Amino acid sequence: MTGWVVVVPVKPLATAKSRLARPDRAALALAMAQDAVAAASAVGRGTVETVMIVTNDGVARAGMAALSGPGPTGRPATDGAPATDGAALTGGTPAAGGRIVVVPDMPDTGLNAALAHGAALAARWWPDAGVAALSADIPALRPAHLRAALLAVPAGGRGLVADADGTGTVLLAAAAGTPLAPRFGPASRAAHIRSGARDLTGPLGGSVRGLRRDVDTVEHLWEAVSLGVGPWTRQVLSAGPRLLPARR
Ligand SMILES: Nc1nc2c(ncn2[C@@H]2O[C@H](COP(=O)(O)OP(=O)(O)OP(=O)(O)O)[C@@H](O)[C@H]2O)c(=O)[nH]1
Ligand SMILES: C=C(OP(=O)(O)O)C(=O)O
Repeated sequence: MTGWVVVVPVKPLATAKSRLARPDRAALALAMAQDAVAAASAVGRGTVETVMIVTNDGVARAGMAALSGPGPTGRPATDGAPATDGAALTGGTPAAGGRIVVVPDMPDTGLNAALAHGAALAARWWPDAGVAALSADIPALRPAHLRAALLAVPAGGRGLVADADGTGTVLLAAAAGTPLAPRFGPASRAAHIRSGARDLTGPLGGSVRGLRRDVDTVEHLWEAVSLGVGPWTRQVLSAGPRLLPARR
């Protein structure tokens, strides 16, 4: 397999998005992850071959399997997206033809360890593919954004896209055979640049705003809504209408 394996880490929902001051933050964390994964899986084979979710959360695992069915409102989960297989794995080898796979966060020691674990599995199972780490909290991601970013990664090297605030990282991608070497956390954009990754943010310009808008706070959430979030996030927001930003 060539193309990319996109690794999406999902923190246990009960403790996720602690800076998001809403009572439905766990539901939103899952819905945003579902929209991000649906968009990534819709990039198309040849570019994104597999989306691998790394999580120990059973509800998140079930939520990812739901992406292979109708969307939250009974419509297809992504506009014009190819069908997903929603294969859930417990270890061993990937299900044949699985486009979305879920693996346990075996190290269970934080984000970078979860990503390194996912990257190691991807390198073992699909040695000819590049590996890209993608944040789950980007509900306005469009397939075209991810496709453009992955196509910009230097051959034989690593590339990153910064978050909208400019200090963090939403995408770190390593060509086949190149270690991912994730350094997510505070000031991760600078840390990834220092470790040799090419900063793709400027060259991609304003064409990937949905990719860059990660959601940590309510303000970020409204920015994502103004860019256009996916159907799973829209549904959670519409279930709590009084929580919507009525006057903005
Ligand atoms: N599997 C796994 N994913 C993680 C872990 N920590 C963070 N993530 C994921 O990493 C991405 C970026 O994480 P953060 O923005 O720090 O998310 P968060 O920890 O839920 O948010 P805060 O509580 O506000 O720090 C999201 O996709 C998270 O779900 C972890 O320990 N394990
Ligand atoms: C972990 C990161 O995200 P956040 O700042 O949203 O926690 C990061 O950007 O490296």
